[in-house]
Amino acid sequence: MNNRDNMQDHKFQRKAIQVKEAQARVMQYAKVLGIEEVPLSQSCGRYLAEPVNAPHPFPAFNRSGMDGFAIIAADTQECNAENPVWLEVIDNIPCGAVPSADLTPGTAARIMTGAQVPEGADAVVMIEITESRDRDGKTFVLLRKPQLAGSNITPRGFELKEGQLVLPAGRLIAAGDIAVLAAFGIHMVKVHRRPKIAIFATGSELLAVDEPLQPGKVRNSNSPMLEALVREAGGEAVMLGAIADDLELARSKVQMALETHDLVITTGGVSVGDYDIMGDLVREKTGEMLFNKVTMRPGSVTTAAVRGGKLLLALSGNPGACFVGFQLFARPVISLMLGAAQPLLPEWTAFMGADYTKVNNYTRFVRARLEIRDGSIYAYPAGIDESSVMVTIKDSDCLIIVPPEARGLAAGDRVKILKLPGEIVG
Ligand SMILES: Nc1nc2c(c(=O)[nH]1)N[C@H]1C(S)=C(S)[C@@H](COP(=O)(O)OP(=O)(O)OC[C@H]3O[C@@H](n4cnc5c(N)ncnc54)[C@H](O)[C@@H]3O)O[C@H]1N2
Ligand code: MOO
Ligand SMILES: [Mg+2]
Repeated sequence: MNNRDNMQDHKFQRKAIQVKEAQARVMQYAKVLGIEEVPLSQSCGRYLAEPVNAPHPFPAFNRSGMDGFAIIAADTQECNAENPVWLEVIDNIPCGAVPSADLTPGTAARIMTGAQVPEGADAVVMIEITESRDRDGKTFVLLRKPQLAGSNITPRGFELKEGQLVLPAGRLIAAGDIAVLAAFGIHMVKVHRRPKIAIFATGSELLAVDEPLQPGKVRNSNSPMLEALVREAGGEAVMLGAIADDLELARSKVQMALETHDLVITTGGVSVGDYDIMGDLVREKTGEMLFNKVTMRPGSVTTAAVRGGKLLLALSGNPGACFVGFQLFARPVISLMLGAAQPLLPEWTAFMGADYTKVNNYTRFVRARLEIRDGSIYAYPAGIDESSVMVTIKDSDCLIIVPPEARGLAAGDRVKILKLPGEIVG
């Protein structure tokens, strides 16, 4: 047996590992990145690096919920339509002002929505159900209905008590979180640095997106897709183009990319073909290969290696396999680097919307579309979910997990799905 045959044998003998095990192996090398402070306006979509505890109660004072009069409810208990209670108006409190006097029985304060309720008051009555009278140089407010204590007042600390945990570390900052941060005066937000992720494709058949189509060639659709996926996951994509199927070239490109980035993602050349150079590259003894076969479809040839403590994720060139490989392995790695509390895609239970007859000895991650009907979630497999198919990626908002033992699935069967980020495509 000559040397080339030896190498070939080695190439074909791959030890397939389970998806969960493969995920655990890559996630072990996903270290959370350092903390940076960003202005509040830039923090949406980032992951909070430190928990936020309420620095003061919210609201910070007893707040009026209506434009009207702050009163003492007990003063109104005897009044009725014929016998109104007369309360002397001793203060006028616009929003943003501080009351100048405490209420005592028989008094009231004119107050606007959002203003601080004076001490002594325990209710606010809407302006519309009051009457005003001036007498002896004093102003009175008349009420003809008993009022309940507590009405139209939001007590101090109603929403949050001082010191209460509001936002845990690892939370993806969204609009509601921004409101909380703003309310507490947190104008610079501590988040984890975004990972810089190098992306390049291998394949002598690849054309750049702006090139005219040529015989036997295809446009490189995986790189732009990966760029979008990296951004969606919160990483900073660094596009390193495409290289021909040349081992030397790939070696130096990977080396360079690993030196200056937090993670390197490649697509193509991981199977057993003559030009599958990424597969050859990770078998070289310059680093540790984490796996080069996973018991899943698509993406069974997804490969991962570590060099100098950094991860190289070599995804399949087949577009469907590249997409699924990213979702299962690259996304959790990026999420962990960002300090996300939940790095894995959420797993839901759904009903099959249609039959799925294909069976496999590997777990299948079937691209599918979700529909919510009568409070139940239905997953409809995409027309063609083969590894090589590109066009159904856009029609998918989840991946149905079809276990290897499933002898086909029927409409109505309960299945586990992985919810993909973003809206339901409908
Ligand atoms: N003899 C065997 N052949 C194959 C096996 C096997 O076990 N034995 N596995 C098959 C499976 S499964 C898959 S998946 C593919 C994996 O292929 P590679 O990851 O090595 O990818 P390539 O060979 O580079 O390309 C495959 C396919 O995808 C197209 N491609 C590649 N890169 C891009 C890109 N950036 N944008 C768009 N399209 C791309 C490429 O033109 C090919 O058509 O191997 C099977 N073969
Ligand atoms: O490895 Mo392929 O993507 O399983 O079909
Ligand atoms: Mg190949």
